[in-house]
Amino acid sequence: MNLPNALTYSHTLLADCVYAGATVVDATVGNGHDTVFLAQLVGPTGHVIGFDVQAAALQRTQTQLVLTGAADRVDLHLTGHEHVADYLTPTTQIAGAIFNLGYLPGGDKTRITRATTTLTAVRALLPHLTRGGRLLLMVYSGHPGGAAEATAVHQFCTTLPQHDYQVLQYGFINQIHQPPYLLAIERR
Ligand SMILES: C[S@@+](CC[C@H](N)C(=O)[O-])C[C@H]1O[C@@H](n2cnc3c(N)ncnc32)[C@H](O)[C@@H]1O
Repeated sequence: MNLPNALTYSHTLLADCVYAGATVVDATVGNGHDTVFLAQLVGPTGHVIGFDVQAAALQRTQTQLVLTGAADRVDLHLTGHEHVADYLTPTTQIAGAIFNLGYLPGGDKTRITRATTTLTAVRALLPHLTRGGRLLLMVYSGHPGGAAEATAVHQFCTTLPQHDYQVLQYGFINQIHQPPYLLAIERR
């Protein structure tokens, strides 16, 4: 069997830590692939909180959620993930969160995620992770603006205290294009 690519591996890592009834965050809903996957993991008693700045993305995702019978446990917000703290209470426990950085495939390539807002959201979410909970970042560096964001996110992750978090980097390193790679932050 071939090694899984970073996106496939992100779902494996989420499936390991997200349990039925959990609360999770999809910070970049896009076309909804991660949202639908998370909604299936948390089941009918769980809660998925999703963010995107593009209404068309949320509409497409809502359609997928209805088709898969999982819309009841998902709240989609048309706002930036940098506002995630407004949607959590001090006691909210999050088992998993995913950021799929970059631009919406098939959409407006100028509506990209950016280091400042991405890191605002990551900082807001980390204290809410359960022990063993994971915050995953799919990092793309090949598009304009991508390298700067990748550098900032990587730098931030290297400064996280080892006592509280462990951080994994996963991705192929011998491909001719710049494939996305995964940064996985786990609360200890
Ligand atoms: C790579 S796509 C996400 C793909 C998605 N996970 C999927 O399964 O299709 C990145 C998304 O981030 C969104 N985005 C950009 N800036 C954002 C922000 N500040 N907050 C939330 N979403 C943002 C874009 O609109 C785009 O839909």
